[in-house]
Parts: sequence; C-alpha cells; structure tokens
Amino acid sequence: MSDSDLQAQAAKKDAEDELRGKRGEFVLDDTVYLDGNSLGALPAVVQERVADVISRQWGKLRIRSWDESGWWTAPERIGDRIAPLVGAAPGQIVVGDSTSVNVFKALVAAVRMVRDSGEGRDEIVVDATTFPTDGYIAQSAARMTGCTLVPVTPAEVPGVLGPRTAVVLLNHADYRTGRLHDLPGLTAAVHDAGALVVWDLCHTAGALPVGLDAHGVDLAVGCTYKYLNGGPGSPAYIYVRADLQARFDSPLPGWNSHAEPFGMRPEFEAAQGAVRGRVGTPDILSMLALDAALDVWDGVSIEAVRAKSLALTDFFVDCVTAYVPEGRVDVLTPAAHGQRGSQVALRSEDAGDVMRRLVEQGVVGDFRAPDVLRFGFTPLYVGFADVERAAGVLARTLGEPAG
Ligand SMILES: Cc1ncc(COP(=O)(O)O)c(C=O)c1O
Ligand SMILES: Nc1c(O)cccc1C(=O)C[C@H](N)C(=O)O
Repeated sequence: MSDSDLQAQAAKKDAEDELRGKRGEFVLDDTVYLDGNSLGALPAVVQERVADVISRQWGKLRIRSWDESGWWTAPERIGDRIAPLVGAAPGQIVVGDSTSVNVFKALVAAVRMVRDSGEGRDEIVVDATTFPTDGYIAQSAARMTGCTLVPVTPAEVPGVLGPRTAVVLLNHADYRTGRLHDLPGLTAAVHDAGALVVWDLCHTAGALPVGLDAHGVDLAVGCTYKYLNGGPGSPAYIYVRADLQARFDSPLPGWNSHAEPFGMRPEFEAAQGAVRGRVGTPDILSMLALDAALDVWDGVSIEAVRAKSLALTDFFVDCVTAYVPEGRVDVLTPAAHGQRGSQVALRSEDAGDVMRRLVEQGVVGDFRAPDVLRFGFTPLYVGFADVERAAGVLARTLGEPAG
C-alpha cells in the first residue's frame, strides 16, 4: 500500500476515533510520543492542582491538610479511583511505595498466607522473562522465607505447578516483547494447584481491561507512571482481594498499616482492610499529582481504550510492513489480539543507534537491550496519523547508513 493510502486511512481513523478529544487534555507538542509505557505524558490538569497542593494545602493549611485536605486517606481514596480501571470493587487497592516494594509485600505476605493455612509449600515460581526488579525481589523473598525460586517462562508455568508451589509471580504483559499473558487461564491453573498468584500490572493497567475481581486474582501490584500518567516516580499500588485481607500479614508493617496509628503503641495491630498494605507516611505531592492525572479517565471506558489500542498497534504493524524493507526488522509482538499488550516491539541489530536517531527526529520510543525497538501506544493521546508518521520516519532511518 502507498504512503498516501495509509495517510488517508490514518485521517479516516482519526476522524472516527471516539477518544480523539482526550489528546487536548495532555501537554504535548509535535513529537510522536510512543513512550507512554515508560513515562506517560503530563495531563494538563496536574499543573494547577499540584500548584494548589503546594501553595494552599501545604503553604497555608500546613499540618491541618492531613485531615482537611484528605491527605491521610489519600492512599485508599486514590486506590478506589484506580480500582474500576483494573476491574476491582472498592476497598481492595492502596496506593503507595514503588512497584518493587509492593512486589515484596505481596510475595512475602502470600507465602505467609499459604504457610498459615498449614501447608508446607516451599516454592515461588517467577516469570523468567520478567522485568528485572521483580526477579531480584523474588530471589530475596525466596531466601527470606526459605523457599526455592523456580524461574520459568509464563507458558511453562502450568507444567511446574504442584504440591510444593506456594506463590506464582507473573507479569500481565512482557515489558520487552509486549506479549500479553493469559491472566484468567494462569490464575485458574495456579488456584487448581492450591497456590496463590501475584500479578504485576505495570504494562496493562490503563491500557486494557484486567478484570482482577472477575478472574479471582489474589494479589496484584502496578505502577502509575505509565498508562495512568501519574508522573515520574508516582506511587505504585497493591491490590489485596477482599477475602484475603484479614490474612494479609505484611512483611513491612508500619504505623500507617496499624489499626490505631496515632495510638503510638509499641505492639503492632494490623488495620482492617486494604489499609494493611500501607507502610509509612504517603508521598503526598506525587500522590496528589496522580490523583489529578486520574481525572482524564472521567467518562472513558477501558473497553474503548483497549479497542483503540488494538487498532493503533494493528495499524503500526501495517505501516511498518508497507514502509520498511522486508527482513530489516522482525516484529516480536504477537499478532493475535488476545496475546498483545499496548506496545509493538521490533527487533533490529542496530536498535540502539536507530532509536537514538528516531528520537532526534521527534519519534520517541525506547531501546531495550540488546536489540529491541519498543513503541508504546497510549490511546488517550496517540492518534493514527502519529502512527503513520512514526512508521515513515522509522523506515527512512532504517534505510540510511548508521550515523
Ligand atoms: C513490569 C515492571 N515491574 C516493575 C517495574 C519497576 O517498578 P518500580 O520502579 O516502580 O519499582 C517496571 C518498570 O519500571 C516494570 O515494567
Ligand atoms: N521507571 C522508569 C524510570 O524511573 C526511568 C526510566 C524508565 C522507567 C521504566 O518504567 C521502564 C519500564 N518499566 C520498562 O518497561 O522498561
């Protein structure tokens, strides 16, 4: 297909896009920003809201803001705003800490739950292709709990489950290839083996329906700076299914997870509910930036986001196939919709150099070592004309001598 055919298609798709008005709610320029799976763009509303938090809530109300501006309860209140986006009823998500820290809390608490029910299970199964931090934390959690770590690919998980399996830690989408893993099927398989599952939703929350409650997920964690646009280092979250909360024995019990934080008692008594997932003083500035960023979801259905995400990634692959000489890149992301997150990963030997030159030309994606060009598609602000332009710049760059 010719450039002009694909440009015409892009224009038609943009005109028909029910989410097209959302782009205006973000601070963007001429750059084709395909890196929302690393750091989401800035929602305009965040600027004035954070300015108010600083100047009025902190500057004028000072300590009174813990109550009067709702600072103290922000972790669970904002957790309840994220909940519908990941298919959770209220009261099961708290926001705070980093994803890495929440992986630790979830894994160790899950092993403790299994052990507390009297079972001598001693294996933690972990996705061998995981984003590294999850793997490092799982190794440490295994050492601390006396478990053996079993690293396998998600496809191999059903084959290693057994009477020794305590907990399985999985990524909903692979950060490198963009492959979407079968959350309902793997969750059911883990449960059939009598174990618990922890899902890392970093690359799917805000990009596609997750269905935590519907699929009976035990525990989940995720970051908020990618598709939820919370900003650099915005706090992560932890989901603890309602019926497991009474048994959630946090390995990081802090005064914020205490039943009576201001009782200042030496003995720890866990609070009821998801609040148990909290640890210490919440990072209010980042947290309230995230709170404001979540306003862009008003009136948006996650199903519409998913439909556009699939259309964007399909169209990107079509444009790459049409523009890039055959054999110059391999598409690593599965073609099947059921196996695709919201990114397209292309393999190219000179990926590092190619991405550097793309960024210079205003097409921003990620290079992931050793040879992956990674393009993330955030349906709230990426359009089809962006996709066509990115593929054109990519094709020209791949055709030029390395610089
Ligand atoms: C799947 C996954 N898990 C965890 C992380 C890291 O989490 P954090 O830096 O919030 O601890 C990332 C990205 O940074 C990620 O992609
Ligand atoms: N969290 C990041 C950061 O602080 C700096 C740069 C990138 C990131 C990322 O989120 C990387 C991302 N998780 C990935 O999938 O590669």
